[in-house]
Amino acid sequence: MSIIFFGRGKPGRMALVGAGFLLLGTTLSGCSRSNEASNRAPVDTSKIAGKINGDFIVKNAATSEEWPSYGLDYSETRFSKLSQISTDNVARLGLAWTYDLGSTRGVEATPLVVDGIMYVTASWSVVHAINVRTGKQLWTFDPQVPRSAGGKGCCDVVNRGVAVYEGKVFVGAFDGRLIALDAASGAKLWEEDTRLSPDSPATITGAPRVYKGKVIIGNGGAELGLRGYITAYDASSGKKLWRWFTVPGDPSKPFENKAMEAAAKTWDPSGRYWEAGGGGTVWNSMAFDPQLNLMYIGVGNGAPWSRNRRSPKGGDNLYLGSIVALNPDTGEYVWHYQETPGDNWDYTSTQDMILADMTVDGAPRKVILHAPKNGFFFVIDRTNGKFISAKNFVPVNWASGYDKAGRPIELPGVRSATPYEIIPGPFGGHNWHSMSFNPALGLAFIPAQHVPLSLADDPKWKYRSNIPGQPMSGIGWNTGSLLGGAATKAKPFGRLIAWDPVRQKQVWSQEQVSPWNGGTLTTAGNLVFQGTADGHFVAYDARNGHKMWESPVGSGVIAAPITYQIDGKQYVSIAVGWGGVFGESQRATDRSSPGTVYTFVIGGKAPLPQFGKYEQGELLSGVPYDKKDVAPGGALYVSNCLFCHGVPGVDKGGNLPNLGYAPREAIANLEAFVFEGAMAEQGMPDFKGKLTAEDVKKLKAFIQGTADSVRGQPAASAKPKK
Ligand SMILES: O=C(O)c1cc(C(=O)O)c2c(n1)C(=O)C(=O)c1cc(C(=O)O)[nH]c1-2
Ligand SMILES: [Ca+2]
Repeated sequence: MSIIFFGRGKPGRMALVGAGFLLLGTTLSGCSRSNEASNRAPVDTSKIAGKINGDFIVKNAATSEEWPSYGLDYSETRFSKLSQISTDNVARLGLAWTYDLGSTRGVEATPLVVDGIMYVTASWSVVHAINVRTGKQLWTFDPQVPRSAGGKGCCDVVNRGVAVYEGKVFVGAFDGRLIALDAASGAKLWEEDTRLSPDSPATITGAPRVYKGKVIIGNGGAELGLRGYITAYDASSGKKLWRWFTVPGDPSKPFENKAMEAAAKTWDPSGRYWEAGGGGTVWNSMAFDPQLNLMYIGVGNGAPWSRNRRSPKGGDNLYLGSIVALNPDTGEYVWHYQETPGDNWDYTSTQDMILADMTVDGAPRKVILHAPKNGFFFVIDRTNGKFISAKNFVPVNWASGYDKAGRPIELPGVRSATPYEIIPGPFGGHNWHSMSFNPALGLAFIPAQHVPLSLADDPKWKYRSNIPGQPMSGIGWNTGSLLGGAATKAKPFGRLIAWDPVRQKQVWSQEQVSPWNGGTLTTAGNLVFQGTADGHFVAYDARNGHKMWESPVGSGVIAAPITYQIDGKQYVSIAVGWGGVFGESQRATDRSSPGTVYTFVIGGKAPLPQFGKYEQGELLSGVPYDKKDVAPGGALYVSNCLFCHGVPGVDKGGNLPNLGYAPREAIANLEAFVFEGAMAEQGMPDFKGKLTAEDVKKLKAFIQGTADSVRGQPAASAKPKK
């Protein structure tokens, strides 16, 4: 895989928004399949999900019969007590049914299953309710997210799933709306805009949680200049109950609360951090301890990424890169622990948190287990936020470890204007792909990875400066960092790691074909389930990592599997659909199918659906260009196209096409895509008023020129030398 290219621009990590595959030559066969009316099945809907409340979620944790909330239980363990499927019989696992989600972008949802109905989301926040006994559709709800919202997300038009509570289903739409649906019919009950203003860069990709009758949701958008916050709404009426900002706003205005006043002391106002939002979005993780009456949130990275730009005199920049405990009744701050002081590398702490009770140094402790992007595994006391231990679970080069007080010992040179290889890179040693924790074995299962990338602080950055060469600045990104200016030495990897949090030690690991593998599920049957980037769904022996079973699926997998029991039978389901920030421009399998839910059962005999095949076009040729336009075209490409489309002719294309393999007519007529474009309905931004016809001419030159230089060399050396 190639993430980096050199020479002509300042390239970088692959991400973002929409564009079209069909017109651009990479055909995705089979994507027009959809759920027909005949697919629907009658169900007694009178009592669906009415019983789901806090007591039920706590009680269900003792049996794991249903899967009523995102991480299975309030502790988000993803440890199922079901053991009918075990290491003894998992080899006989077979397909029960598949269900076509009718989507072509990333599918990140953890499905919920209650009362025999599965609630799962596809890309563009579309909700599907499926009768689990038959695999047939009960209803769907499409929030009709305007496709122009695609350009506001950093990382594909994804959704990680719904919450269910007292007969309602809650979904966060990508455009920032929080929507309540009737669980039986899918009818909309209420809708609230979680954004502070219509021009806000806030999106929603995460799954809401419901604690004590409150639907709680954060937003994505730090890359585009958001000030992070989290909001609670009344589950029955949608009334806003509280909102907690994660970073301080303009210090000339009154602070919202004491926590903001304290945080402001750790920011340097000479950087006018509030103008670029400051960041700290709560775009993924939450957990809840009903006994302590504390909820925990994982807080994201800085906006801009570069601390030198955001807070020039330094400072920890609270509460970036932190776990924060809040009172769920009021949204009041209780404590915080900062994992990455003064974040500089997109090191979010938004990775899933798991609450566990364990004996550490002979004493029982109530802890949070956490493996954030920064590559260290944390054990934190969840009663008071005190640091217990941290140890790196992947190679890291930004800190040598943590001192006794829980502060990282930062290494020199990791905040400089000279490009340096940062490990982990901004994709993280672990991203949002859910970790699970098996308390019976005392092991956490981490979908770990490395995606090589170099960073450099960008002294020329200003808020919303759209400058060629500044990554994605053409559509509003504000990293303050330049990417890819130095050769990277570390190899990319994907690795499933079994980690002992008490000893802070790896117990076993499995190497995978590529980074960007799915979340994990572990069970009392001594199993770990995980989907892989190369399109397999796999079961391992949780004790030693031996592969026990696998099935091919229609594309790479990024979401996490679930398990549940109905009519006395245990099922395992997984929502499959390649994408997310890495999967927009990269791939590890040629299989490419629409989003599909797969459900497995012992002795299942259903045939696998026909898989689609991603057809790579020919390397682009014959688009006329002027050589002198290639270099300026490269800088424009970096600031407008790179994170979605990857490096032309070098990357392979993910759920969005690589332009170096597009048909000649498409690139020759690039204007038709860039301005009020042919792919607008797929979510591609409109560059009218942002790029000129002359700019597009340069982009064509860069795309064709790069394809030509790739053709001149064997594939492996397509990465230019320094
Ligand atoms: O800072 C943010 O607001 C924010 C939001 C999101 C998101 O909402 O998906 C991601 C990230 N950051 C991010 O850094 C990241 O690596 C990432 C990966 C993904 C994904 O869905 O594949 N989302 C996000
Ligand atoms: Ca981010």
